[in-house]
Amino acid sequence: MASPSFRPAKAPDLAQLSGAPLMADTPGKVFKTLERRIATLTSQLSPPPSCPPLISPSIASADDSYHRIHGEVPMKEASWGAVCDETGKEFTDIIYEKAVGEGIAKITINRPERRNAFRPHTIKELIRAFNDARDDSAVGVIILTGKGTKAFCSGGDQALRSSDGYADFESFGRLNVLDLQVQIRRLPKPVIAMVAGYAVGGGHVLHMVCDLTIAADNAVFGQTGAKVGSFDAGYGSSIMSRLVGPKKAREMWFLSRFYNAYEAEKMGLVNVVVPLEKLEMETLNWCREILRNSPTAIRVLKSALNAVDDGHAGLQELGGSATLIFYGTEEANEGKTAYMQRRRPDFSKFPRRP
Ligand SMILES: CC(C)(COP(=O)(O)OP(=O)(O)OC[C@H]1O[C@@H](n2cnc3c(N)ncnc32)[C@H](O)[C@@H]1OP(=O)(O)O)[C@@H](O)C(=O)NCCC(=O)NCCSC(=O)c1cc(O)c2ccccc2c1O
Repeated sequence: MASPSFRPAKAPDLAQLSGAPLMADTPGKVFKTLERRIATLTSQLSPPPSCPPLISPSIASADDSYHRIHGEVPMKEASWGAVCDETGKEFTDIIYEKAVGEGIAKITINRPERRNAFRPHTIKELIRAFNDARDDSAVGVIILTGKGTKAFCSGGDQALRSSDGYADFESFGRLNVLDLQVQIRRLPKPVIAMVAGYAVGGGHVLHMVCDLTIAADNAVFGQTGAKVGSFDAGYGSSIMSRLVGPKKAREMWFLSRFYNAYEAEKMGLVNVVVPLEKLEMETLNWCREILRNSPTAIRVLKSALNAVDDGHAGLQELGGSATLIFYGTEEANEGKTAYMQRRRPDFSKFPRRP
């Protein structure tokens, strides 16, 4: 038997490439035909995989008046100060910090030995920290992350799953992560998921309900429900379908596959992918850019972007922002003052705008 030998694949000849016999044509015509067909073929090839983006896209330094005025945000580490709970006790399942001198709060799920799986107590602490960040008028943006580089969050702690939810220190189960999801959705400040490692199961839903997601290049995303006998038929399904489209959402839930950071970016699940070592710096950069902008514009935009999907609750959130702004006007004040002075209000001087 002849020994197998390596034979390079035969390159297609020009006639095959152009799809027509070339001999009869003039060289100029052949060249033009080839040029056109190569251009068509090239345009059909998928683009090369995108490199991990540098911190801040290059357009951020464009030489125009917009960029001269607004400039770039300073690239520096944050100095974090730990925050205790409202009774002065240390949190056990989370770390809650605020950046000194900046309007950034960072909430970290701190159960790395369980890939940051949450138990009811973890969720109770998260809810308290998010409430504090909401109420603190110095805070303009909140980062949600997981301790370490292996996981953002691996969902509910399966060791604590019982027939009526997750139970830790109580004799009954809870699904209180659903309350946290609603809280993040309605919180009138941007919440950014900073994801390294696994964001799976209920952890994946948590990053999806955040306003933005910055992913490290080691991030892994997916739903596990169909494999572990669980499902999130609320935001976990509806928000996902909005983010990635109904077909991909079905794929994610029915097959329960995992996706790497670049696949997730392509699907619209994350805003940007950065090298792991630049994850916090990039996230801080996004926070600082947001903090330079109008807090009221951002508040109204967040509720407006959610309103159409959130039905009455969404309209209520958006309407609440409108009332909040209206209370600051002379027109609204005239109504209140007239009531307090027991007189009929005079709204005649206020314009009825077109
Ligand atoms: C996340 C993993 C893919 C990581 O795999 P890896 O090999 O890196 O690590 P290990 O598997 O060895 O994990 C290390 C250590 O952590 C423990 N652990 C990890 N995740 C969990 C978890 N979710 N619960 C409990 N323990 C966890 C693991 O047992 C190891 O411990 P050792 O003692 O053995 O060292 C992989 O860990 C993995 O697949 N994890 C499970 C992911 C998962 O299925 N999550 C639950 C989905 S269901 C859910 O989250 C959920 C929660 C809710 O509250 C809901 C509410 C309402 C509706 C739906 C809900 C819902 O679906």
